[in-house]
Order: sequence, then structure tokens, then C-alpha cells
Amino acid sequence: MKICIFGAGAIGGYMGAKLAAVGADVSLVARGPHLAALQSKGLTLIEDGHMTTHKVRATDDARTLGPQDYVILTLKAHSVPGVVDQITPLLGPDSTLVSGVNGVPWWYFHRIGGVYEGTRLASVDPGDVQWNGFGPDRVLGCVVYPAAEVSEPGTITHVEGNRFSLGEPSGEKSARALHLSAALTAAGLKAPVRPRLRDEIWVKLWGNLSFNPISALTHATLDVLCTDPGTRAVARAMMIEAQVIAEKLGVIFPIDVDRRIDGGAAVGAHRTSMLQDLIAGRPMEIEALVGSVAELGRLTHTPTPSIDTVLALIRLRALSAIS
Ligand SMILES: NC(=O)C1=CN([C@@H]2O[C@H](COP(=O)(O)OP(=O)(O)OC[C@H]3O[C@@H](n4cnc5c(N)ncnc54)[C@H](OP(=O)(O)O)[C@@H]3O)[C@@H](O)[C@H]2O)C=CC1
Ligand SMILES: CC(C)(CO)C(=O)C(=O)O
Repeated sequence: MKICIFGAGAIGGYMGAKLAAVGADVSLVARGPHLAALQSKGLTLIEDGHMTTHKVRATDDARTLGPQDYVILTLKAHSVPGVVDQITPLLGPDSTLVSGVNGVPWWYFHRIGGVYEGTRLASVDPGDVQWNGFGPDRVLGCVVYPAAEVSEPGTITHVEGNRFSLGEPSGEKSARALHLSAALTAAGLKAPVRPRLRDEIWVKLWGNLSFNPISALTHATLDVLCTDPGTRAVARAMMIEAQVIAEKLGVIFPIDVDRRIDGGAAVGAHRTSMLQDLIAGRPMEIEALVGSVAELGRLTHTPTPSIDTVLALIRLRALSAIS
């Protein structure tokens, strides 16, 4: 089974190291100093205080790798539309594209059934470049739970978690989903195949939608923003609006908003990825995590005053960060 991880930074590097450790046929697409380190020194993973280094096939030119059985995208959401042409050489007629990217996925309305079937999302797929370039039939959804970081070029430090939930847009337990699940499980990861992956997408998104921009706007860590009465109320209001939207789309939430916020608080003094990106001067995943939910609000005729307010603030914060 040939697996390529495109955008092998923190999450892709973590998955790549776990696969390489068990001898899987895995290739990594990366760039810059991180790629140079992967090629010269190998991929190092620091996990539970142990350091392991793996020789890996790594390139910045996917054309040299050819068609794969699985292409796992672990880019930041805003990076994907611009690199569709770089990814397509990895795709043969039977290749599966696994979308390991946070936020509302561009394929959300593929095989969902009902009145919204086939709806495209401009916030995450402007110009439909992913829908038209990849084709939604080859997509297998993935919700990424581990936390990891590129601690230096070529080195991934795992923080916590090892679950990558998988799911077909149709909810089927397909052979392609089960085969990838088996490969990831053999690498020591948790990879359940879920019949209702969209429910999990929303539970994760609940936090990213609210905690991430609030943290970037306030520079507060999760424990603080989830317990401060003012910011907790903002997060809660955003999450309730999102819940109304999601339930109109058929989602069933297994927990309530307060439990989700308490879960965020329990993570502790963690800077969300959006705050980390802001501090590092990198683009933030604003449209995939927040703009997409505002777009779904309009689609489902759901008022989203809290989400719109925070979205306006974080968009302007991003512009101010650039200039
Ligand atoms: N890190 C985490 O703990 C978690 C992340 N996620 C989600 O997972 C996804 C991936 O995040 P993460 O792993 O942190 O992101 P990273 O930025 O660490 O990894 C993406 C990598 O892709 C590289 N890249 C970008 N464009 C190209 C290109 N054209 N060719 C080759 N390489 C390229 C980046 O290089 P460069 O640095 O040069 O841009 C970077 O190394 C995001 O949606 C994120 O929200 C979800 C849960 C937790
Ligand atoms: C905030 C957290 C931990 C969960 O919402 C996260 O996923 C992120 O930092 O992007």
C-alpha cells in the first residue's frame, strides 16, 4: 500500500513517523529547511520522552512519486486550494484522498443526501478548485485529534493524542476506509471508521470555531479563556449558534456545549494553533474554522451574530498582523 503524506509538518510528520517505524511504504511531501532536514538527517519523532529517527522518502516534487493508493493531506486549510495542481500527480484512478485538515471540509455536502446535496462552500473551496480538481468521490474524511509541533526542522514533538477518526462522506464502512484504518492501527495509532463522521467534525469544530479566534484576539490560553466568565460566554454563544446550524444539517451532538468548554479548560495552559500562528506571523485558518460556519449560517438561514462579530474581529486582526 503506497501512502503519501502531502504537507508533512506537525501532524503529517507525526503520522509519517509512526508509519515509517513499522515499515510502511510512506512518502512525505514537505518543503524548505524542514524538507532539507528530512532528506539529510531523517524524520525524528519525540514522543513520551523517547526520540526515534526514521529514514524517509521526502520531496517537494510530488511528480517524482507517482500515483499512490492513499494521499493524506495535512496542510493548513488555506494552503490546499493553491496546491491542487501539485497534488494531482499523486492521484491515479483508484487513489483515495484523505482530508486531515481542520474546519468544515470542502466536500461536506458530498453524499450527504437531502436538499443540500452537492452544495459547494466558497469559504473553504473558493472557485471550487478542490471539488473540480480532486473530485469528491475519492475523498475519505478524517478528524485529527493528536497535538504535535515541528520543534525544529526534521523533528516532530508529539504533545498528546493518537486518534485519526476516518469516515466516508456516505457513512459506508468501505474497503478503502477499513484498509487505511488497518494500516494506521498497525502503526500504533487509533483509526476508527465512523458511520457519522460529520458529528465528530462538529464536536471538534465547536472548539476550533470559538476557542481559536478568542485566543488569538486575547492571547489567552485555553484554561483561561474557557473559565473567564466573559470569554466563556462568548465561546458559548458562538457554539450555540453553530449547534443550531449543525442540527439543521442533521448532526447529533453526543455532548453539550458546557461539557465541550470544560473539556477545553481541562487541556490547560495551551496556546491554540491560531494563536501560535498569529505569534509566528503565519496565516491563520480563519475561513475554514470560522468563516465556513458563518457561510453555513447563511445557507441554513440561521442568525450568527456572535460568530459574525468574532469573525469580523479576527479577520481584521489578521490584516493588522500582516501590515
Ligand atoms: N498541529 C496540531 O497539533 C494540530 C493540527 N491540526 C490540523 O492539522 C492540519 C495540519 O496542521 P499542522 O500539521 O499543524 O500544520 P504544519 O504547518 O505543521 O504542516 C503543514 C506543512 O505543510 C508544508 N507545506 C505547505 N505547503 C506546501 C507545499 N506546497 N509543498 C510542500 N509542503 C508544503 C508546510 O511548510 P511551511 O511550514 O513551509 O509552510 C508545513 O511543513 C491543520 O488543518 C491543523 O489545523 C489538527 C489538530 C492538531
Ligand atoms: C484549541 C484546540 C486544542 C481544540 O479546539 C485545537 O484544536 C487547536 O489548538 O487548534
